[in-house]
Amino acid sequence: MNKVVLVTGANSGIGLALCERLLSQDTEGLQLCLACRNMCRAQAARSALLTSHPTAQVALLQLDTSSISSVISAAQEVKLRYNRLDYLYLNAGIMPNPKFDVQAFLKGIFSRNIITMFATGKGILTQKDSVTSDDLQEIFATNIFGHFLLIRELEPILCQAGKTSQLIWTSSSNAHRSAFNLEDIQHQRGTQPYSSSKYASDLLSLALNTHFNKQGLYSSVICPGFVMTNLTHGILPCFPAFLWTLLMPVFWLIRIFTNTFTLTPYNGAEALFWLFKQKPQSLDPQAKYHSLTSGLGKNYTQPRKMDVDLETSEALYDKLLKLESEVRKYLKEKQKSTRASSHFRT
Ligand SMILES: NC(=O)C1=CN([C@@H]2O[C@H](COP(=O)(O)OP(=O)(O)OC[C@H]3O[C@@H](n4cnc5c(N)ncnc54)[C@H](OP(=O)(O)O)[C@@H]3O)[C@@H](O)[C@H]2O)C=CC1
Ligand SMILES: CC(C)CCC[C@@H](C)[C@H]1CC[C@H]2C3=C(CC[C@]12C)[C@@]1(C)CCC(=O)[C@@H](C)[C@@H]1CC3
Repeated sequence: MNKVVLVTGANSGIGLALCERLLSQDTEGLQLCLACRNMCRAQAARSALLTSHPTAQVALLQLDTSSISSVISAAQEVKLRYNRLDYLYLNAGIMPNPKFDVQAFLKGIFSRNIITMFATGKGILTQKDSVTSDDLQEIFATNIFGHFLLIRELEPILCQAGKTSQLIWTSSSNAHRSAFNLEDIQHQRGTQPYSSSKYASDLLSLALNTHFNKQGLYSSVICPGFVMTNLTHGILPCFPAFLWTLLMPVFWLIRIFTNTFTLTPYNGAEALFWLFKQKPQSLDPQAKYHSLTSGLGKNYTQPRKMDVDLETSEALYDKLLKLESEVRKYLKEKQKSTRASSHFRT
């Protein structure tokens, strides 16, 4: 039986690089499913993968993680198509309207925190969030809640007797406890919704291990390092892509001091790929697995303890369950009112 691997946000950047790496090591034994919101870009990604691996099994799935109805119908589709799911990569993510604090950056360059600043982006980035049509904060809905709902919907094929499955989150070293507030899990009030959402994924992964390990489901988080992708290009919108390319020699130099400058999607996908090859029982639920690249360009994966605790992870898990049940109620009412309005129209 071929293993089924589903990757969210697989049409570009780190997600697409992971798919390429998975197929390079095993073209025949995998059923790869690219879950993307934009089907045109998804088709282009599939064609690129099939060009280098013509015999691979690569399917597409329409999924917008920021939309509740999209997540629910995508999960139904997955359950119809496959009777197993071995790896679920929760990779889709956004950092919209980023604001780069030039003053803090310049101050950071001449401080003792320079390496931390380059490795985590701490203190130099804020974002302006918006609200989805389901009335959720967009970054929270896309990066966390849509994925949580997807896992809940896919439970029957993720937790099967006699086998293990893995959840693998693309988190970030930009995840900070200080950006997260249990009383405001959607980060409606702060200016660091991205950091908050990534810290929430670290907590949620821990809670998922507590609740699902007995049923053979294991969860891990990774940080890809600093990678040149659409997401990072958006940080300095006044900078065209070619200027980022021109800066590459500077970034290679910085890499000598911090191995977190992985820079290419291939390098950034290192920890995602490494986890694919591990026995899930051997992994540390409190560790974040970092993709790292040495000054000489050698890739490796290193676990580092996360700043998370069981009590907060449980509290977040309970809040997500509560939000899930509210959201399901809201969805039912929305469906009822749509049915009623179409009834009056006929
Ligand atoms: N680049 C970096 O330095 C770092 C990235 N990360 C994380 O890595 C992950 C991948 O990002 P990266 O490859 O860098 O950036 P990209 O923008 O290249 O990839 C993000 C992917 O997520 C998809 N996506 C965004 N919103 C949704 C949505 N609502 N529903 C479904 N798919 C969606 C995008 O699709 P579309 O093409 O339609 O926009 C795209 O395929 C993210 O979670 C990011 O936070 C973490 C640390 C560092
Ligand atoms: C133009 C200048 C010469 C260089 C500017 C550098 C900054 C734009 C980057 C330095 C460290 C980078 C970084 C991120 C974004 C871009 C920088 C701030 C992230 C915050 C991107 C998203 C993540 O999840 C983090 C892991 C990245 C950490 C480093």
